[in-house]
Amino acid sequence: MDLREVRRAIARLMYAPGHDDGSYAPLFIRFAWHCSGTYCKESGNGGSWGSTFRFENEAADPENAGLSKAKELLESVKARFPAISYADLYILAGAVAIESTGGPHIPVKTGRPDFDDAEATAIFGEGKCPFGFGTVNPNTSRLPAADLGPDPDAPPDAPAHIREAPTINAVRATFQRLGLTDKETVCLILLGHQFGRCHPENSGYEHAWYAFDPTEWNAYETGLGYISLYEQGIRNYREVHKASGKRQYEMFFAGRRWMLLIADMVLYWDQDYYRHVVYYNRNRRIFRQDAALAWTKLTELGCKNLTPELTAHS
Ligand code: HEM
Repeated sequence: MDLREVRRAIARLMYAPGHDDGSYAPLFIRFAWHCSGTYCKESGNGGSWGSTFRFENEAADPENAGLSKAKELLESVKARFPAISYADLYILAGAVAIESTGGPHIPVKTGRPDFDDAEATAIFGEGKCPFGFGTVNPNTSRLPAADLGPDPDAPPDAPAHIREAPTINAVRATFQRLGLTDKETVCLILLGHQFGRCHPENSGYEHAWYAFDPTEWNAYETGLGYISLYEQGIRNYREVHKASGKRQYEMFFAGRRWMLLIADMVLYWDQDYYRHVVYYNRNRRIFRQDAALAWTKLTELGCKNLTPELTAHS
């Protein structure tokens, strides 16, 4: 399939002056990640194969709050290009979003099917989707929780990697279930959380990670970027408790509040993750390549016999 026209139609959706910081790119990136992040390498099910987000239970997973908007927006593209499956369209939208923000062009293989009710039920039972099979997130989501709270048995003055072991272990267990390495985990979280923001109405968290201007959502070049925040600025962040009861890290800089989730702090607290952060901060070009490879791997988990994209750049 020649995806150039489909890519252009998605790119036209991206500019959205009325939405957040003016772009739907973060929404589409998070949507594609959440469609893929349900894969389980042991059972071999979940992920983008089958586009199970279309089923009510998966869309209603609390970790997916706010993402139905992405699905609705993409309906207009599906109507124009009915030959592309929803499953492929959702993943393509993520790749187009990354490129539209100055990121790499990521070719997207196609051939993911859309499960009908019977196919989804045969695999997942009445729920029709991989929601309800999580073992790490307390709400049984297969997607990662941003904070599992400090270890109640750890002394309050214990170093962070001991005190925050529940979230560190849960993040690692989630990405290991996907079959991804620590290095790929770092690539993906750094890639994803340079874009967009948290919404109190979705997650209870607030503010943006890095930039409020979509033209700056590009940590691949030199200069102060989201990766640099980890290495150089992270000591300025302080733990705060929001009105929602959620705990996050924040710093006040240039008249704005910048945030990090506990799951972001994990990349700083855990030394096995942190050494990759330091490496990528010093090797931005390699980050650009590795992040694209990790994204491709994530979005193809559980997929079989995909067809390479024919076109080069859109
Ligand atoms: C430990 C792993 C992760 C956790 C716990 C996590 C958690 C979260 C949370 C709580 C939000 C806020 C949602 C809202 O309030 O609207 C968010 C937003 C976001 N996440 Fe993640 N995330 C993780 C990994 C990733 C990855 C791997 C990517 C993509 C490669 C990604 C991409 C995004 C994007 C782009 C947003 C902003 C969405 C927007 O502005 O609408 N995240 N994430």
